[in-house]
Amino acid sequence: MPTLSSSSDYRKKRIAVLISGNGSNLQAIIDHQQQHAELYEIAIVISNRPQAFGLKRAADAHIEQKVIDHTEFDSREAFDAELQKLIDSHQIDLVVLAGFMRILTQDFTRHYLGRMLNIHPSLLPKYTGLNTHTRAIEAGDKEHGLSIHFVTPELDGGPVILQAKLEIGADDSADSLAEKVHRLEHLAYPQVVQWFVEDRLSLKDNHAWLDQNCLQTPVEFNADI
Ligand SMILES: Nc1nc2c(c(=O)[nH]1)N[C@@H](CN(C=O)c1ccc(C(=O)N[C@@H](CCC(=O)O)C(=O)O)cc1)CN2
Ligand SMILES: NCC(=O)N[C@@H]1O[C@H](COP(=O)([O-])[O-])[C@@H](O)[C@H]1O
Repeated sequence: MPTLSSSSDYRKKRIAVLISGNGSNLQAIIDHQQQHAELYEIAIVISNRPQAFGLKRAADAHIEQKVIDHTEFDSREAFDAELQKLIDSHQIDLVVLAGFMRILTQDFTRHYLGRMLNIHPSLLPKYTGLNTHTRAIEAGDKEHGLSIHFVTPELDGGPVILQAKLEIGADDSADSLAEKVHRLEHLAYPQVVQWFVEDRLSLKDNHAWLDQNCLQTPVEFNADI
């Protein structure tokens, strides 16, 4: 429980969860929040895809949900600007990317630097990007897993907070491996969210890292959306 200097100082943390698909990580966080309602609330769930099943998960949990469809915007910057406007209208303390499948612009990631998390299905820095399970199997790796990290302009390059590992079985397929990783994700992500809302997690010690990696080395993105 966070320490209180006075009862008026404490405000329950508010998080936004961004999704693009099934939302099983969102569900794990919903289930965790319902057991820790004194710590935080999920103020909004946002999807860039209208058909994301995670939207139903949010509705069933009586959480506000909204679609901002990236295909309706002329540029990545315009999409991100709309996303930021919606998030900032909800007094959000933490942005949680949970299977959110859009590369975010430099301005957007800098705006939320130190208060935006992502979960990635590999042992970073191995296999940034997509199709990580297939790549690990094809490389003949014996172990795989997940990484939870702060989001920075560099895709999947932010400071890693937690990693969880598992063995790749000889008969594992990309689907069976994804299932194993999902089970670990659903344990790990709520724990990291709890550390953040309890003020036990910050980028404060990484100023040098931030100066070197974020504020001086702009990362160019493919402007096509
Ligand atoms: N600037 C950053 N943006 C995002 C980060 C990040 O660390 N920095 N994390 C990703 C999450 N992610 C992997 O964990 C990821 C998501 C999406 C893509 C990608 O190639 N997206 C394509 C579209 C793919 C699709 O729509 O199916 C794209 O945006 O053009 C790579 C990695 C979230 N964003
Ligand atoms: N590059 C981002 C990425 O691949 N994220 C991965 O998408 C899945 C979303 O599942 P979910 O929608 O069931 O939470 C998760 O396995 C997550 O690690």
